[in-house]
Amino acid sequence: MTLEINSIKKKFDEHVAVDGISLKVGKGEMFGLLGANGAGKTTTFRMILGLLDPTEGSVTWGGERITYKRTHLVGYLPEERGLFPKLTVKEQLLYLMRLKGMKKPEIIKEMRTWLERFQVPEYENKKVEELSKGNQQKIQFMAAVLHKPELLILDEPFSGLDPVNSDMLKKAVLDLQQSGTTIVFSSHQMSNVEALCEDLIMLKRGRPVLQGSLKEIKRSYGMKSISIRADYKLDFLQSIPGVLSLEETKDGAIVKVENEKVGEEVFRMISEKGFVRKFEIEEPSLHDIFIDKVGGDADE
Ligand SMILES: Nc1ncnc2c1ncn2[C@@H]1O[C@H](COP(=O)(O)OP(=O)(O)OP(=O)(O)O)[C@@H](O)[C@H]1O
Repeated sequence: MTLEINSIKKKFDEHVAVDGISLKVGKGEMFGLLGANGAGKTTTFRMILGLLDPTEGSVTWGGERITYKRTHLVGYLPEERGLFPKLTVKEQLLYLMRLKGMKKPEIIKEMRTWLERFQVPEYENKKVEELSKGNQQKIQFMAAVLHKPELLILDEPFSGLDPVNSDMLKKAVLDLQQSGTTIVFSSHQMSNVEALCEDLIMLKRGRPVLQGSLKEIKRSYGMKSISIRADYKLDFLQSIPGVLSLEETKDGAIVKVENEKVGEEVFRMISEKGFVRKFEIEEPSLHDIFIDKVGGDADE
C-alpha cells in the first residue's frame, strides 16, 4: 500500500500551519519530515492519521482515508509522550494493544521479545513512573509497533535518548523497514535523518522548501563544504565573494562556499599564500542544508 498526500493545507482560524504538501511513500520506504519548531510536522502527522481533517487536499493509505476503523494498520509515536504513570509496563501494553485488536497471549509474547531486544526484560512489572525518560520512550515505541503496523509514524523518536539507546532504536527502525513497514518520521537531528531515510521533505512555516531523495538533494545542492589544513591563518578567505562562512579548526578551517567555482577561487588564493596540507571539497551535510534553507533553528 502507498501513503499518498495530495496538496494538503491546514488552517487554524486564520493561521496557516501547513500549506501545499504532496508526497508519496511506498511499502517499505522510510520518509523523513524535517523542519524547525512550528514548521508543521506534527500537524501533518495528525492529518495522515485522520486525527485532523485537512482544510484542503487529501491523505490516503492504500487509496482510502485512515479512520478509527483502520487504526490497527497504523502505529504512532506521538511527540507528546503519553503513558499512564501508575500502570506497570505489562498493564500499559495490554491495555493499548487490546485497543488495536490484539489478544493477550500474543501481546505478552511480543512485549517480551521487545523488552529483551531493548535490554530491559526486568521492566515488565515496573510502573512507568519508575522508569527513566529514555526507558519510558522505549515502552512508548513498543506501544507503536507491537501490533506490527503497516504504516508507522514516528514524531521525534530520538529526542531525549542517549547515544546507546538512540542507536538501539535506529536499528529497530531499520529492521522494521526491512520487514516491509512503511515509515514516516520527523527529527531535528539531521545525522539521524541522513542515516535512515532515502527521501525527505523540508518544511519552513508549513511550506515545502526542499523535497526529493537525500542523495539527489546533496548532489545537486550548489553549496559545498571545503576542509582545509594549512600552517597560516585562513580568515582572509572570508572576503572572497561567495564564501558563506568560515569556521576555524585547530589546524585549518572549514569553509562553506556558494558553489564549486567559488571553491576554485579559494584554492587559488591559498595556494598563492603558501603550502596547502589538505584541500577537500565535499557535498554539504544535511545539517548545512537545513541551516541554509530553514535558518538557524536546528537542534544540533
Ligand atoms: N490545534 C492548534 N490550534 C492552533 N494552532 C495550532 C494548533 N496545532 C498547531 N498549531 C500551530 O501550527 C503550527 C505548526 O505546528 P506543529 O505542531 O505542526 O509544528 P511542528 O513542526 O511539529 O513543531 P515542533 O518541532 O515544535 O513540534 C504552529 O504555528 C502551531 O502553533
